[in-house]
Amino acid sequence: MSKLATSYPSWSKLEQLSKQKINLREAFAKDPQRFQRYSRSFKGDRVKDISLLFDFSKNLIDDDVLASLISLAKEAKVEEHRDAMLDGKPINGSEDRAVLHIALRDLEGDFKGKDSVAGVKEVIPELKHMKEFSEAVRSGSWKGYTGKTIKSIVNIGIGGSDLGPVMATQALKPYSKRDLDAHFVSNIDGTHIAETLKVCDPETTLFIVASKTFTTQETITNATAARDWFMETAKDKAHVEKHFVALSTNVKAATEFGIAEANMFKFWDWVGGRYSLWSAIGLSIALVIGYENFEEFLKGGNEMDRHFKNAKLEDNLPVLLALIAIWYNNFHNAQSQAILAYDQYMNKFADFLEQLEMESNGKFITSNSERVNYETGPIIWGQPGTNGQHAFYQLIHQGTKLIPCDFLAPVESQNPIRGGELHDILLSNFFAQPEALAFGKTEEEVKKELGPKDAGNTFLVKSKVFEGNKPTNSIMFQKLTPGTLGALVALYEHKVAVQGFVWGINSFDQMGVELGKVLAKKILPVLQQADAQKVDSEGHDSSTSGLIKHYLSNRK
Ligand SMILES: O=P(O)(O)OC[C@H]1O[C@](O)(CO)[C@@H](O)[C@@H]1O
Repeated sequence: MSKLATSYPSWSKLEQLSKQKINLREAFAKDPQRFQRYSRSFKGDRVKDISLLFDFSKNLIDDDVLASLISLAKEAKVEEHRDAMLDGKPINGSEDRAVLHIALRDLEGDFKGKDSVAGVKEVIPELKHMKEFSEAVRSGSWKGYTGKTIKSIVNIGIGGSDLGPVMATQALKPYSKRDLDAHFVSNIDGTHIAETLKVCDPETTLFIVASKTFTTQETITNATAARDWFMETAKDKAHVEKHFVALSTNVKAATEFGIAEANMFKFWDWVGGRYSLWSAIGLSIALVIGYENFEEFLKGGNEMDRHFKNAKLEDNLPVLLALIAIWYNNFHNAQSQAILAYDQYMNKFADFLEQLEMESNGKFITSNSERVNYETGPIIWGQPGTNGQHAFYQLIHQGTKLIPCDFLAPVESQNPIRGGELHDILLSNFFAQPEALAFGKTEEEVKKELGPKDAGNTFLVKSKVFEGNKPTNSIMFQKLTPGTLGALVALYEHKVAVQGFVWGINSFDQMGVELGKVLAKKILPVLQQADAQKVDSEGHDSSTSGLIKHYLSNRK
């Protein structure tokens, strides 16, 4: 049973330690080995192109802090929770489910404990189905109803059934089939599907209806709109099977929608939505980058799984990433964390991590049904570098909030424009920003830089001071290959799990999304009946009633 994290002895120790200010300038000056001491490298042993360097030396930590964070993980039984997860124990207690996204990428059978869980044995046959289908579409042997090759795919899904595929297809664009256009429709705002259909041809478009539950209102409504649009041209219902496939755990609902069983790609209830890009939900990824590359992505995730399982806590990347974030979240009042990827292909990485981290760890109830008396998941946000530098870095450097940042960058660019000059410029920024954040600029340095003419201008001098001591992690990877992306995604997935274990919460349900959905379902009939009189009898507060009435009386 999980305990309140505040009950662990190391929690109190960390509270004490947080009162001693660690100064990064002094810490680096005192210890020439600080980088060596606080960085780790990680190499794939099967996927050879994976090579990560994780530098956490620019954090407000010392050996005492690190040792106490590791003790906290031990007291919270992180290793036991991890093993229970990898063994397929039903650690998602509120839904009584196992949490086994690792099974989707365990192609060589490294994790035996999970094998008795229902569905696990179907993973490989389902991958075979994805392989055959994606190869048929990519090779052109899969034809639309008029005998034409598929030129566009449209993934219709939302949340985890959208964000993972969007992020991964963007990230792995260099591996993509450029003559196959990939579109993603998620929002129930009709604009999203309308603008997508404008650039599609019903004869050459394949719709992928991606929904774990197959009950999600946005997805089913958008899929129905897509089918109506298709039928306007195709006329005959029999043609649907050449143009619509389903990715779901709910075979019954997908059948009711009109999708033939042969066109269904299944997964299981132990795959959480935000962890589902490794499952059939990844079909759009396989279609875009090819099945072999998709498999490399899975293997990359598995490399990180084995590291997570086997590396000791002090060297365990997901554990370190999680504990460092806990240090700021719980002992330095940091409310948010920025994800800053210096790789344009990772421009959706922060969006993806938003759901991964916030839907997983935005909880106030422990697995023991107690209300937490500490902060849980931070707000995750970010933009790719260098764009963010010209937008919000001002606040990170000189604002009043502490925002720990993860900087990520590849050693090798996929596009070495001007002989690599642009990449060098990009990376010079990737190195410079954490340096500036850590070491800042003192008043004396500012005065010296300004020279005697302006050094007396107090406002100017003070405006130019950077207090520094802002913590960052830097993660360098060799190149954004499918394997590397797999390892990075799994790194963050396990980071989230470790944090949940320490905070004693269930990172694998998402009850907090339900209430809004239920209320919207109650309001919708009122909008459809356009009965402004009825609004008052619905029991809404005056604000909600007022807004609904305003809509009803002003819409055209
Ligand atoms: O795949 P589904 O069942 O359509 O769900 C989509 C998303 O909706 C949620 O259940 C809640 O928003 C997410 O967890 C999930 O990724």
